[in-house]
Amino acid sequence: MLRADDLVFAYEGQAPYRFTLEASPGEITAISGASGSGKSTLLDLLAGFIRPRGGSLTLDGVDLLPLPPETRPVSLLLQADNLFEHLSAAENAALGLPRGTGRAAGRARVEEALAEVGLAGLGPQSASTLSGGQKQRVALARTLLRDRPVLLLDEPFSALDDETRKTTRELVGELTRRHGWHTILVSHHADDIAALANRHYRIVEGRLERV
Ligand SMILES: Nc1ncnc2c1ncn2[C@@H]1O[C@H](COP(=O)(O)OP(=O)(O)OP(=O)(O)O)[C@@H](O)[C@H]1O
Repeated sequence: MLRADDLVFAYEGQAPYRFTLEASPGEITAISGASGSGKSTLLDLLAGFIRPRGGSLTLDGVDLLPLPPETRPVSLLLQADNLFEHLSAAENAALGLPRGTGRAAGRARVEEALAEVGLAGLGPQSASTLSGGQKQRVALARTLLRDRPVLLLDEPFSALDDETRKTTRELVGELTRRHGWHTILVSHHADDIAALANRHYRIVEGRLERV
């Protein structure tokens, strides 16, 4: 279980946010809220890009707050621009491999991950030639290889057309269940939340309210 307990954060001169939430493994926890309500701020706190001035954040009882972003058990997927355009799909996915993975083993694991996200055989293709949906799938393959139990998604389907959006979100649901990820989905699309969320919080006046 991922637990944030009264995580307090304030930008200078602004009222503080106080975030309390629980996210279970294999489940999607949706976060909604008006523009400017603090959704990205919450993700930044969970990822470790900003530091709270109080409260706790634990995963299965382990304190995450001392960990810098690069060693937190957390992956982040944004709306777009998740890939290096000058690299191939396989090279982008391979960035998720643990350091020290041998070349042959790495290649096999990348192929496996690309197949799992429905992109078997697309490895050599340049990222710049992939569709928006394919790019998000490559980013998910990299997340698979990184194998971190918390996945933060910031409006990951917003740049996709309706059909691609449906299949991509189904994939996120499947991967979350299969790999036991604690997936936190920031979205202001009610249909994404209705289709995917096991739990839903809305940010109202700096606090998370269970919907
Ligand atoms: N670095 C910063 N310094 C000062 N204020 C900030 C900073 N970043 C964000 N804010 C302010 O904090 C509030 C919350 O911003 P945040 O980006 O978390 O909201 P959001 O819910 O993600 O918005 P949106 O849906 O528009 O992306 C806003 O009022 C924003 O202007």
